[in-house]
Amino acid sequence: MDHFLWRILPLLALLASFLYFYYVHDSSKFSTSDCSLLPYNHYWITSKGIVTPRGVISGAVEVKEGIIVSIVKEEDWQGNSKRGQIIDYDEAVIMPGLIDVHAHLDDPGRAEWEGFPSGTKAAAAGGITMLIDMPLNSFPSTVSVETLRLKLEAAEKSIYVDVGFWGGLVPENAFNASSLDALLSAGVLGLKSFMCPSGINDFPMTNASHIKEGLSVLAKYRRPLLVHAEIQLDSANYLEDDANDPRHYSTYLKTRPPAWEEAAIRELLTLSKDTRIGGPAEGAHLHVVHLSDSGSSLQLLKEAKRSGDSVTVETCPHYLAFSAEEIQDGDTRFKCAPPIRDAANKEALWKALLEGDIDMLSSDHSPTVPELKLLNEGNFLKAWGGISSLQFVFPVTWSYGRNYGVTLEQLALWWSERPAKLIGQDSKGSIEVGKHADIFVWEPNTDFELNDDLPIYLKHPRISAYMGTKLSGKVLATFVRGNLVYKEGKHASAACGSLILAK
Ligand SMILES: NC(=O)NC(NC(N)=O)C(=O)[O-]
Ligand SMILES: [Zn+2]
Ligand SMILES: [Zn+2]
Repeated sequence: MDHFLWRILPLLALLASFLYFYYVHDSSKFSTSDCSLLPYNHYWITSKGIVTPRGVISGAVEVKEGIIVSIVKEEDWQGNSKRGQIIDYDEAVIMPGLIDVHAHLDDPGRAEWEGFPSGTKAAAAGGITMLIDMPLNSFPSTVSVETLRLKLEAAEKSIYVDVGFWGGLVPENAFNASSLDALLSAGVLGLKSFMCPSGINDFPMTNASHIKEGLSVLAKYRRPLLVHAEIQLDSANYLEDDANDPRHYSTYLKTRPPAWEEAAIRELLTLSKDTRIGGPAEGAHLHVVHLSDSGSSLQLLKEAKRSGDSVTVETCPHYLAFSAEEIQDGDTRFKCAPPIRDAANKEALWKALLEGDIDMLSSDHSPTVPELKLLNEGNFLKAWGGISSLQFVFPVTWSYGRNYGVTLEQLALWWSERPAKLIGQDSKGSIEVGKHADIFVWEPNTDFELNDDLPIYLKHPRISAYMGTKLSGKVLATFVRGNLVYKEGKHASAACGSLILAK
C-alpha cells in the first residue's frame, strides 16, 4: 500500500498545483480583500467597446486605488509592454455604472420589504453602482437630522454600492426652515414631496405653500426638489359596478387619469416660477419623478424647458416596457402610480426620451411583502402600488430600447451622466480620467429568461412584474470605486459601499 502511495505522489502534486492555479491564481475566484473580488487595486480593463463621453472606443481603462487614471485607445495600447494586471473583457461592453436616483429600500423599519443588503446586492448585480434612497416606506421617514441618522446607521456596512439619500418635504417640516436647513446641512442630496397621498400614512402629502417653502430653502443649497406629480381630481368615472371589477386593470387605470399628472405639473411649474424672482436661473431646480403621461404633462414640461426653467424629468422602465392592454386580470405586480397607460402612450414616451424631452431614467423600485401585493385576490384597487425592478432595469431598458435604435451613448446619458448631474456628484457618471471607477461590464447579445434559475438578490422576486419576461443584456461584472463588487453570481464578501452626503 505504502509503495502504491509513493508511486502516485507525483500525480497528487500535479493535481495540487493545478488546483492552486485554477482556484488561487485566478484572482476572480479567491480574493485577498473583503471589499473586492480582486486581490489588487491597480489594473487595466480592456474591451472593444468602452463607452466614454467622447464615443465608444476600443482600448483600455486604467484603474488605480478606485479612480480612473488613464484611458488608452487600442492603437496606442498595442505593443506597450509595461502593463500590470489586465482584465480583458474582449467584446463585452464597458459602461459607467448606473446611478438610480429613485429607489425605495425601506430600511430601517420595513426591511422585510427590501432592506439595504438585499437591495444593494441586487443593484450591483444589475450594473447599478450608486442609488439614492427615497425618504419614505422606511420607518421613520427621512424628514429630520435624527431620522437621517437612523438611515445612515442602517445603511453603514450593509451596502454593496454607494448610496445617497433624499430627505422628505412634509407638512411637519415645511414651515420649519431651521429643520430643513439642518437636514440639508446633514447631507441629503435634495428633498422629495408628494402632491397626492403617498400610499403610506407616515409620509403625508404637501400642498402648494409647503412646496413653495421647500423650494426657497433648496435654492440656497442649489439642490433639487423631486416631486411625485399627481393631484387627486374628482374620479367620478369610477363606480363600483360589474363593469368596474377591481380585478380588471382598466378599473384601476380609470382612477388615476393623465389629468392628475397634468394638474400637478401645471401647479408645480407655476410655483417654481414664483420662486425665480431674479430670472430663470434663480430658485431651486425642479425634478419631476416617474412621468407616465406622454400627453399634456410632457407638453407643459417641454414648454417650461424651452423658456429656460431649471426643470428635469425622469420616466421608468416599466412605462417603456409595458402597456395597459397587456396587463392581465388580477396581476397586481403591475400596479404603480402613476399607472402604466396604453400602448400609444408608451410609444410617445419612447419618442420623448429619444428626442431629449425626458432627461433620464430611474427604477422607482418600490417593493413590499407579497401579502400586500394581494396576488391571490388580484384587487388592483387595494393592492400595494409600486413595481419591484431594481436588478432588472438595465437589461429591460436595453431589451425594449434596442427596437427603437437606442445607442450605448444614450444608455449612459439616461442612466449615468444626467443622474450624476441631478445629484451634484461631479466625480461620478462617466468613464473619464479623474472620476470614480464606477463601471459595469455587460454582454448586449446574451439572452435570458427571468426565472427562478437565475441569481436574483431582491428580497421578493416573485412580486416583480418582470418575472417571466425574456431579456437581453447580461451583466457580467460591477466595479464600485475600483472594487469588483459583483461577478457572475458572486458578491464581494464585505459590503463596502460609501454613504454619499452632499457637502
Ligand atoms: N410609497 C411609494 O413607494 N410610492 C411609490 N409608488 C408607486 N410609484 O407606485 C411612488 O414612488 O410613488
Ligand atoms: Zn412616486
Ligand atoms: Zn417612488
